[in-house]
Amino acid sequence: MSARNPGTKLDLERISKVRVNTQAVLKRAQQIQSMKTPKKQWQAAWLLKAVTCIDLTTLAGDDTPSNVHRLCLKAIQPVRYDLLKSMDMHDKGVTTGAVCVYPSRVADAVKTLKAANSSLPVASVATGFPAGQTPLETRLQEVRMAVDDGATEIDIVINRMLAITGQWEAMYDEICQFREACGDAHMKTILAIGELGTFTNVYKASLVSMMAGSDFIKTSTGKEAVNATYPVAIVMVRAIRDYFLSTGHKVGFKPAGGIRTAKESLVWLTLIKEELGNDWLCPHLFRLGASSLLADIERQIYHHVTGQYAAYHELPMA
Ligand SMILES: O=C[C@H](O)COP(=O)(O)O
Repeated sequence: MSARNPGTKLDLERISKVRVNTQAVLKRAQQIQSMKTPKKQWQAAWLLKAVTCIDLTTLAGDDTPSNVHRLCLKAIQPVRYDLLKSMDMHDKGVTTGAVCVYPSRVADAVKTLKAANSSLPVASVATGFPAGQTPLETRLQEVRMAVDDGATEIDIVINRMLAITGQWEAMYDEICQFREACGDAHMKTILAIGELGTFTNVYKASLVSMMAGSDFIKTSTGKEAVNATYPVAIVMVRAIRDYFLSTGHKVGFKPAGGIRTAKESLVWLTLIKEELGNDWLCPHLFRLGASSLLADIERQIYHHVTGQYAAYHELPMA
């Protein structure tokens, strides 16, 4: 992870002046989607880059120690060894960016990774994920427990009620408290953009989250009706860029929810490169939150190496 974002004082005047031009955002998102993505070996290299940025996620009611165990092993060796060897990448330490689980499963993930001698970070969702509708003390306690169990990244959800009703000061105060509860763990703040109503609200929520010390801002929980979309990403990364220009602090970006295909991962990398530049194209500042993207990426890499498409059983996924 990159240097912590210390945050700033809440600048309500700046927040009140925010206006987002919807048509311009939609046009830019369309442009990004129609850009040519790399082909052949360059595409394979981009796909491996995408792999290193994945927060390999399982957030299901039926998660158990054994499926978390498998997820961790997949995160450590995300692409089949023989495929990496064909690309001369077998000794380059290709892993996903992190694994992401519910707080109750953090200890299971830490145990597996420790046994495998891996330093891969464990991220935990917290603060009443996905709705955030539990008392503040409960949400804070959840953060502390995940950290105590060994999570080094905490994905908090914002209180959407506060954002929708424009209570930015109260939202800032809550996020500052979450940041304190995280201690040394990096904090990713989930905006749940599908529930914020307008692009202007998304930009305001992004700015307030960064002012409160978020190390990353993240689009969605994956549980809302609308999750990671390119237009909303344009709004969020512009907020990241503006925050960087005014403070010098680089905040990371994590689109999450519904990202399933290798092709989409290439568009996401293009968006980051075009809007934030190469500095952000690394796991310290960019993550893809996804539960089933890796399978398709590995399939495309298999095709690149062998010229054939693999059956799904040939590429075991956690
Ligand atoms: O934070 C990650 C998301 O919950 C994953 O969503 P997904 O299952 O749609 O990939």
